[in-house]
Amino acid sequence: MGGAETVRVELGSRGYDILVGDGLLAQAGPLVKAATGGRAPIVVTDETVAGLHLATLERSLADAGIPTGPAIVLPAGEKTKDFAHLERLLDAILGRGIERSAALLALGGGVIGDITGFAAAVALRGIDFVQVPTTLLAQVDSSVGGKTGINTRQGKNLVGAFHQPKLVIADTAALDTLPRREVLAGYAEVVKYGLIRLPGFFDWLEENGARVVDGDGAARREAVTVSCRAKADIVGVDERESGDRALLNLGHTFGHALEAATGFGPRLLHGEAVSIGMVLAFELSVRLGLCPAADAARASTHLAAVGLPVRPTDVPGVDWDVDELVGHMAKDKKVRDGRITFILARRIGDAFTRRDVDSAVVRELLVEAVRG
Ligand SMILES: NC(=O)c1ccc[n+]([C@@H]2O[C@H](COP(=O)([O-])OP(=O)(O)OC[C@H]3O[C@@H](n4cnc5c(N)ncnc54)[C@H](O)[C@@H]3O)[C@@H](O)[C@H]2O)c1
Ligand SMILES: O=C(O)C(=O)C[C@@H](O)[C@H](O)[C@H](O)COP(=O)(O)O
Ligand SMILES: [Zn+2]
Repeated sequence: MGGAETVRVELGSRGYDILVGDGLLAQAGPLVKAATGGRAPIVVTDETVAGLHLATLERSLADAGIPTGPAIVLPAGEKTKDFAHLERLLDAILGRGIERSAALLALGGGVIGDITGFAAAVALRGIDFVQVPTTLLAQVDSSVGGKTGINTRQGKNLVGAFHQPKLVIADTAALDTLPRREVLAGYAEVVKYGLIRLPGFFDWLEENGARVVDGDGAARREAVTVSCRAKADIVGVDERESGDRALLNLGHTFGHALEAATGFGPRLLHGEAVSIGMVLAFELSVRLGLCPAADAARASTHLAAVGLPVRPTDVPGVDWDVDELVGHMAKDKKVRDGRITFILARRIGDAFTRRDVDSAVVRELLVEAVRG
């Protein structure tokens, strides 16, 4: 592809390419056709993205000789990632009389990617799907790696499956229409790669982060490509999170609890929760004597400088309940023998997992954090 970067996720027969570049939506047709073995996919999107980018994609698919039927359009936002919408989605897919050779195409952010990927994992016990992410968060993180699923009353992403896409097409120009708050939420996951294992990338973000969030084309492409490479490297060696993949969860044990406590609503976006969660994870590392306070301060300062929330008290109108947060954290998928696995840091760019964290220290940290 002229002008596009290709990042390979090396997973043997389940391996796939991630294409990153401006204008790829209009060139998606032949790429999707090759990935689906010549079949027209069923496109799943949300109401906002349908109005902005669906026509471009559909035109490209039709020009490639794979005209699609009507897209399945779900409501926008995190609340769509639930059982009710999954049922509605599966009903719509199965209602088209599909065979096992069918493929889905997720056009949208992480919500559409996660629920569509899960529908693909379970429809007829597994059909193919392609990811066409349109948020920064989805381009740098959720479209890659095959974690699919939904939220439940019990918590975040508690029902799901590992199911890898056949192809990821990240059109960075599609981010031009993304509201700034959503850009920032995605940027938190970009910073995550620097914090867990790429200190040089974190340095670069301190210099260039403002360009990334302001939509500078070259900076944005670089941030998406480096992030995808980092995630592809980790997923390629630990697809099912038995080891290093857990590092991608930096900030998520706290973050998912904050999201659950706010009802998965628009008050706190996933990326915003991750930003606060990463700062709490660094502060926990400092309290445990594992990380210099200066590194925690540097991480927090950068996230706050671009405009992300870094404390629970930065979220307006929430009366945080520490018992409730601790209860949500106890349901984290990384709990083993009743102990939460925390992702901590020795310094910026050097994260590790730890299971023997004293719960009293965690509680004390949260009590102080929600007080402000
Ligand atoms: N599977 C994974 O590995 C993984 C990784 C990270 C996050 N996630 C999940 O991803 C979800 C968050 O994804 P998200 O932040 O993309 O949220 P999202 O899918 O809700 O999208 C955010 C908002 O942006 C709108 N939007 C999408 N593309 C747009 C565009 N180009 N222009 C204008 N508006 C656009 C959407 O309609 C929505 O309102 C969470 O559920 C999170 O748990 C999953
Ligand atoms: O891909 C991964 O692995 C991640 O942890 C990426 C996270 O950014 C993402 O939010 C993921 O969905 C969290 O996974 P979970 O297993 O904690 O639900
Ligand atoms: Zn995340």
